[in-house]
Amino acid sequence: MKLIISGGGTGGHIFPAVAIANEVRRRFPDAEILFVGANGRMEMTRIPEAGYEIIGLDIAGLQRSLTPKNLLFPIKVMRAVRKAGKIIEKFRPDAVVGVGGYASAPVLLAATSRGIPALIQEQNSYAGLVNKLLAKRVQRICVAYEGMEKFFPSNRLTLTGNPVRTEIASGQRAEALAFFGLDAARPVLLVIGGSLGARTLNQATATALPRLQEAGVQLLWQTGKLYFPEAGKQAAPFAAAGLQALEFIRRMDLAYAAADVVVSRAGALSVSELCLTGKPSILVPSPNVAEDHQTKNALALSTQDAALLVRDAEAAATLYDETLALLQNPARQQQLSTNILQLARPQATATIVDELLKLIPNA
Ligand SMILES: CC(=O)N[C@H]1[C@@H](OP(=O)(O)OP(=O)(O)OC[C@H]2O[C@@H](n3ccc(=O)[nH]c3=O)[C@H](O)[C@@H]2O)O[C@H](CO)[C@@H](O)[C@@H]1O
Repeated sequence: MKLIISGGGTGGHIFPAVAIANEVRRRFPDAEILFVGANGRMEMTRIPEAGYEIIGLDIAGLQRSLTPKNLLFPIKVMRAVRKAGKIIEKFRPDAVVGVGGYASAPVLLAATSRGIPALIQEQNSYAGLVNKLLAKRVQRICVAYEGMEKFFPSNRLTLTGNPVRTEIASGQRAEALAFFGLDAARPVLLVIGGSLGARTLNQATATALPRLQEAGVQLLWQTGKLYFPEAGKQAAPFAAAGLQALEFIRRMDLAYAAADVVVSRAGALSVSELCLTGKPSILVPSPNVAEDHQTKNALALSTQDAALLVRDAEAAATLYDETLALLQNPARQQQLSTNILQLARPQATATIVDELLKLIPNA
């Protein structure tokens, strides 16, 4: 069994791809799995860390402003499709999976034009550009939200939920506290700004450090690469009190296991992981994403009383009042935890791989 998985750009595309690969490998230990990503993007380091080989294409998105770089765009796409074609002819996959992001377009184009079956996994409640453009060429589109018929041909859709890495929900609290050097007697707050970090969350968190220290709260503050130099300095005086800034968390399983309460952006995978781990959560959707889809992700939970929602514009004023109130209210934490667990889709990865195998007659 030979599989190519393509796409990336952010963690929200990369980690579902890893979850699918892990499930294929669990079922077919001899499966050969090759990733194709975009040079310079996060997948080029995260995929090898997850134990898989990746080849990079020179491809980037169109710039939104008028720039000479855009003139080269069609040439770059054509080159990338040609390189993807060569990769496919050499590797000869039985099927191709696209998880969205720049690199998935040339790979899906090259694969489908050679008659190789293809599946798209769409993480969000709106369709990404690449997925929308290529939907008619692929056999199956696995989605995480209802109502995706408005973007995709309904006869090819399967509602599966998002694939989450299996280890995410299996972290043990004692190991987690030891791993991060935290004290079991005091509450732990986890702040995650999505795979790239979030300016609003970082600013609000930096301002709240003295309040958190005073309340005896310990903090795992994932800042993102861009913001870490500043955030690291801001957090340093609070290290002895158990408040720590982290650029990127490799052991998200342990970060979730350590946390009593989570403050997070509402990226699709973060939301799916919070559902699976049952964490009492406060979601602060990014306002800078297409179609405001993070707000839709967050509303799907907050309207069920499965998470609290704080708007980005209000975060500076209210986020840490809400967070400290929740940290001090175990009954409310329990209620949110019970409700969010109801929304988990633990079978998502298995269902996606079932769908994929239907495309490969002799698998
Ligand atoms: C700004 C932006 O474009 N965000 C999009 C991006 O989000 P983003 O890349 O932030 O993705 P998500 O919130 O969906 O998922 C983040 C993933 O990264 C992992 N993680 C995160 C931080 C860390 O330190 N370590 C770590 O491993 C999480 O466990 C999770 O698996 O893709 C999502 C899925 O298409 C979209 O819904 C988001 O709107």
